[in-house]
Amino acid sequence: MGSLADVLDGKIEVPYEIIPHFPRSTVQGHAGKLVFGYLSGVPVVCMKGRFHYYEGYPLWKCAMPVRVMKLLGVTHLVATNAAGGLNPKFEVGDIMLVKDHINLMGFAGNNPLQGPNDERFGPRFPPMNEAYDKTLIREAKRIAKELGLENIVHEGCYTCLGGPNFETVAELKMLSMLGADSVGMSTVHEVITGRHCDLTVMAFSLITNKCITAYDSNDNPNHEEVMDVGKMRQDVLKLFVQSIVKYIKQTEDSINP
Ligand SMILES: O=P(O)(O)O[C@@H]1C[C@H](O)[C@@H](CO)O1
Ligand SMILES: Nc1nc2[nH]cnc2c(=O)[nH]1
Repeated sequence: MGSLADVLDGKIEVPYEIIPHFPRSTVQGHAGKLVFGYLSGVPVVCMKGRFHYYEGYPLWKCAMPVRVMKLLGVTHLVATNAAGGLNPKFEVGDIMLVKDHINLMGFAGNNPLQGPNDERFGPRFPPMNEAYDKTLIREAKRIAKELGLENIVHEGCYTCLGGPNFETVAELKMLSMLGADSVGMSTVHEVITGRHCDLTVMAFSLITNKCITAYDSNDNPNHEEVMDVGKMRQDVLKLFVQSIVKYIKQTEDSINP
């Protein structure tokens, strides 16, 4: 067992504390390390623990590791998250490939690209209508089928709220009307930052709980359940990401032999 970062070959772990100006992880279950190594022979860097707005960091700082990755030579970003399943067809433990997002915090003018634009990373006004790479979504669906995961892998729209509280029933009803299929507290600002600096991006949600949209429910979402489902699905997620990374490497090699 162990997370994806734990099974890299030739692993080098760098605690966030020793990286100058890097934020610190404050969330239970987020170790706070950048882990370098090889996944099926492909050089990768994994974040063991990410930064959230609710920890008190501004969005640009939450997403700063993406720029660090860009400067390290990373070309593809695979962002994963734990999320509540708003689409009633989703079950706990399912995977949702993100085909689009709703940047709710952006509606209120809060964006990781706010402030002076650093043209060395990307343009002032980046498009976001093709944020999630269509080829990677298509291939991820093919891979899911090959791995026998087609019944648990879906496609949908993710939305990020600031957190840390889970949503009210009325909020969830509203998000559902807006077209969101999963709800979380991360990823959107990382994806915006990644697309701004021209990374190829894919993302998926692990559905860790069903969103509660009925007032007569006695269930409560909680972080322990989120972490438990994450652990339960660890091996499947590892296999899935490993296969996607292998596919990316094969296509890159065929373009630049
Ligand atoms: O870091 P992610 O977005 O995967 O984690 C979600 C959002 C909160 O950090 C946590 C709530 O349990 O899960
Ligand atoms: N906002 C939000 N984040 C989550 N992370 C895991 N589950 C949930 C959820 O239901 N809502």
